[in-house]
Amino acid sequence: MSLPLLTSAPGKVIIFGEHSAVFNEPAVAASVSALRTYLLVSAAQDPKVVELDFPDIKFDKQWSGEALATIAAGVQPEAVTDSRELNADLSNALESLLQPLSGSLHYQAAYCFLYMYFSLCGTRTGVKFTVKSSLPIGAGLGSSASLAVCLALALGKLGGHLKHGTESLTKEELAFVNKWSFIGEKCIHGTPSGIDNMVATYGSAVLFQRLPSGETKSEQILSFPQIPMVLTNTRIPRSTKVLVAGVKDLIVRQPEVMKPILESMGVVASSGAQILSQLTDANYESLCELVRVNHGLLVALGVSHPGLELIKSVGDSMNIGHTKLTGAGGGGCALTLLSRGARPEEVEKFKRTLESEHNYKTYTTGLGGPGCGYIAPELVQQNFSSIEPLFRKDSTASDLNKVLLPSSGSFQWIH
Ligand SMILES: Nc1ncnc2c1ncn2[C@@H]1O[C@H](COP(=O)(O)OP(=O)(O)O)[C@@H](O)[C@H]1O
Ligand SMILES: C[C@@](O)(CCOP(=O)(O)O)CC(=O)O
Ligand SMILES: [Mg+2]
Repeated sequence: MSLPLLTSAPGKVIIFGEHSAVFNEPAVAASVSALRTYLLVSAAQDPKVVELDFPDIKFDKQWSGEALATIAAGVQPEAVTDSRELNADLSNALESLLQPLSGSLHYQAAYCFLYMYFSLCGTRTGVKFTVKSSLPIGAGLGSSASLAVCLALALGKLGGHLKHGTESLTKEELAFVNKWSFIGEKCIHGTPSGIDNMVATYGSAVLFQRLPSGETKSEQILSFPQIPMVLTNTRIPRSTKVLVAGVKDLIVRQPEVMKPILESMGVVASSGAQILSQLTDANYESLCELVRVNHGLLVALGVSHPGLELIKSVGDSMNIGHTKLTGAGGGGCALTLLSRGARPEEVEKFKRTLESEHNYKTYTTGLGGPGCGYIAPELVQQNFSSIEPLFRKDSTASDLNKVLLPSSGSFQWIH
């Protein structure tokens, strides 16, 4: 596969069922149209290294071909065959490269990359991976899954597992990306449900459920409505891995109490999906009610945060809509489903209050956009001098969107 390669995948908003999704309950999520991750794979200056340049998390790292070959020599070939579980041999072997990064965001990103790189591309060198995202990182909008999907698509092509031409991605190719990005998510946070990588792969909106067998069941919500909502990022940092582990511990301590809560969250999600597929003025209130209930159940799981409760409190006291945290919680983002009667000036006041008094950031983005995709390699090659600067640390989300956003940017994306 010749270089350069450019891939992209969207973030997501979980409308109902975060956390309970990990415990085999149904959940509903939609992709976010204007918040995406982009991966540029180009030739490294030094042909003997593999280089990562992840300016969003201030991470720039090179590994020599010898270091990679040493790892590969210690791993049985079956360690890198595809499976739904992480292979302990490969994970242990990678520890010598990862150990210096432990305790940082860099560790998770590097683990996700290295695991997939060894599995899909072996020890090929002379390649540089640069990632930029218009998504906030670690804020509940699925940046980890969109990174894993961008990598799975690019590495699948680089390693010869996916076609090299310019045709649309086939059903099998999308299934490959979904499967490997799930593995990438495992490296980042241990026990993902798979909903984030599924939405980042396929786009649109889904009702998703992981079954006890490990298989997944999903249904696209084809007529997903543009529900009026404000997404607010508290900018309070948190880690999905830590929050998911905390919920698991709580369930172990209080199984009898937590089981009905998780089941109730599942019922909220399936009822919510049903309403969303046939949303009318008459059932809008029920949707709002489910948003409120889902947030309350997430509070019971211990994953809210005073900073998230503040959004709910401002929204409730202005009577603007119904707020729930979205994603893993503990900080990060909340969604506010606007009441039918909310006037635009009141919505503006709500956003202004959160932004100017609390330094939060609000987003207006459509839901349900396209999933992963790539730009034809010749086009990337021809326009490399205008594309490459977008991947530098000083380029902004709006610079990225202007040129690269599917449908409104300068390039035709292949999905
Ligand atoms: N653009 C990016 N560049 C580098 N690493 C990223 C990027 N986006 C996500 N990551 C990785 O994903 C991790 C955040 O994932 P997570 O805690 O699941 O939060 P979320 O998925 O809600 O954004 C980061 O610590 C980092 O390792
Ligand atoms: C908490 C969870 O439901 C969603 C995590 O999403 P995020 O990483 O916070 O964007 C975990 C999962 O479903 O894998
Ligand atoms: Mg994540």
